[in-house]
Amino acid sequence: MTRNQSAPPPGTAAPDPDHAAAIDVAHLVKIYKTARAVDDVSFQIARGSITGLLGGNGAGKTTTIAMIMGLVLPTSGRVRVLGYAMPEQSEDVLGRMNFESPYVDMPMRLTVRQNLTVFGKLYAVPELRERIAQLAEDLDLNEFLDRPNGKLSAGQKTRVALAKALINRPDLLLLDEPTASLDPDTADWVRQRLETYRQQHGATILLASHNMLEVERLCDRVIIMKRGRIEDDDSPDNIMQRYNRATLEEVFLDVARGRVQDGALQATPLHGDAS
Ligand SMILES: Nc1ncnc2c1ncn2[C@@H]1O[C@H](COP(=O)(O)OP(=O)(O)OP(=O)(O)O)[C@@H](O)[C@H]1O
Repeated sequence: MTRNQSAPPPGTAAPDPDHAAAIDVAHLVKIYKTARAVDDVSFQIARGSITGLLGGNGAGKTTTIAMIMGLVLPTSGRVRVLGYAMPEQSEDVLGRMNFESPYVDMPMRLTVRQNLTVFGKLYAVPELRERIAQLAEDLDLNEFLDRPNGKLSAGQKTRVALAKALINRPDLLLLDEPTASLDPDTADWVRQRLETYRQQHGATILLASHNMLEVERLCDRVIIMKRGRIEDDDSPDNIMQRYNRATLEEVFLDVARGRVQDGALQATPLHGDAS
């Protein structure tokens, strides 16, 4: 541990940043008043992997991601990111993470360049001007770099949000529906950029998504949540095989409609059945 790092909380092992899992979540619970948004969730995410967090509306995906980021305090359980306890040691690790969601707007009156400059300074990015120029080139932002964020199309805003998420070259990228409301071409373009970033930087990506084709294409592993709990956790291929389905979309419908009974995974018709 270097001099500037914060001490681990009592009862927590010293961080092992070189060997720890990118994310290590154990018995995580979040109760809002009486609702159990996340209910005893445990998983580890290996470095360099892309994992999809799936589940219907209200399954607990965003709450789980918010706890991993240290933005929401767990009711119980623990979170470690790159070996550091969250949120106690967040100052040691926040600079190595970043987040993107189309539902979180950046300041509308600032231009794209100004926004990226503000976020770059927050992350103390070295040679920030050059970093912004590089991202503008990579993500095709030059045409609107000096336009206010509020005057961009949804697809352009998404590209800017991706630039913001990559500004600090994060080792861990948390994405909440990164391609929601994008046209298929722009969504595909965003996915390609994410894959390239993972390959070039060895980064770890955890993404919540409702787009099953996206998850099949991008993810090495899928964690399916339902009512705050983990319903399944495996590679997309293994999950499809186990549910006897040809696509993750069909698996998703099986899970959502409760077709999995006592481990007996029988393929049932998806259309026109009342099960
Ligand atoms: N701030 C909050 N206060 C009270 N309840 C909340 C809060 N945030 C989320 N919830 C509840 O917690 C549960 C899980 O919500 P969460 O947003 O984590 O689900 P999700 O899987 O991300 O859903 P979606 O796919 O709709 O975004 C839901 O029942 C939701 O109503």
